Amino acid sequence: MTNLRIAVQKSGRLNEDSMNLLKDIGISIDNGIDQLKASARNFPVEVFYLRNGDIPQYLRDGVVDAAIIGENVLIEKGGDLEFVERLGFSKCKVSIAVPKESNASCLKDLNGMRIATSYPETVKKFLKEQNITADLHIINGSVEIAPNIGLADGICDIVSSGSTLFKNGLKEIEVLLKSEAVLAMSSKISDERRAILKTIQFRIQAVLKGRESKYVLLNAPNDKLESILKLLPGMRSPTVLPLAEEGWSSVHTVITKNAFWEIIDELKAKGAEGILVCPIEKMVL
Ligand SMILES: Nc1ncnc2c1ncn2[C@@H]1O[C@H](COP(=O)(O)OP(=O)(O)OP(=O)(O)O)[C@@H](O)[C@H]1O
Ligand SMILES: O=P(O)(O)OC[C@H]1O[C@H](OP(=O)(O)OP(=O)(O)O)[C@H](O)[C@@H]1O
Ligand SMILES: [Mg+2]
Repeated sequence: MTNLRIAVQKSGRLNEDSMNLLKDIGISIDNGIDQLKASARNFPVEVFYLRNGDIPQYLRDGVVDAAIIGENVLIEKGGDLEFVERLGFSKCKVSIAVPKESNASCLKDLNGMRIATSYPETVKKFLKEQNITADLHIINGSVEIAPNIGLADGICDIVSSGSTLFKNGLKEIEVLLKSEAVLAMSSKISDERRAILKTIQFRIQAVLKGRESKYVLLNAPNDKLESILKLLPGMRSPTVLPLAEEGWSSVHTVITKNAFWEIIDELKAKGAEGILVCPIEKMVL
């Protein structure tokens, strides 16, 4: 039987969320992380545990058919590769930063500077587009320390909370790109494996929709029902059921996580009571 060969990061920031996503879409992996390759018990999939940075080449060579990878790495090392789905985790930016006390505060100030980075292709492309000439120092880790040890005048690296920049006395002056984990696909994938990937993609979409939504139940006095319903979107429209107590209804609906907090005060003010907000595991529209 044909299996889809999917790469995930062996260890690091993407590993846990990637494995959880596979679990949430109903794929049970037989073996642990100690092995570099594992099969699923209940789905035609083989998981390859690889370095994030090596995955673009494996995709290009068609050694793996698909991968969960940081979009930033795909841009840096796989400009020619496609991704089929954003996955909503490992969100970060790739930014240029300089020491806090540096006079540089905008792009043109980077002219002639030494910039340390692990993302040379991304930086080169960006600087070329901006017509800026700088001297790149390629290093593989601890990039933020480079200005402090006199290796560079600025850096280009991943920024998430900004605490690494802060701890190293750096300020962000330009965001080159925003990134998150993505599901990428090899252009050499066979039709048969593409069909398996489509099933995975469908399941992922259902899980991601569920993660960003909440199931809301509330009780409403019938005379306030109309104004309460106006506040509530639903997959089609909210469900309204009579309560055992005369004059009251139970309203059920699905809304996005953030939208709930925006309308909660208004719901209460309009007379909604007993409001329950529940997680949704999967959602198929
Ligand atoms: N601080 C962060 N916050 C959010 N996402 C991040 C952060 N740092 C890295 N990432 C994302 O996670 C990916 C993996 O980062 P990680 O540091 O685990 O691996 P790596 O050292 O870049 O890769 P490799 O697997 O090749 O060793 C990055 O490419 C980026 O997309
Ligand atoms: O803005 P922050 O929330 O501080 O995150 C940014 C830091 O996170 C990553 O490093 P990581 O911890 O993955 O270490 P690494 O350099 O060993 O990959 C990245 O390379 C930055 O240094
Ligand atoms: Mg890292």
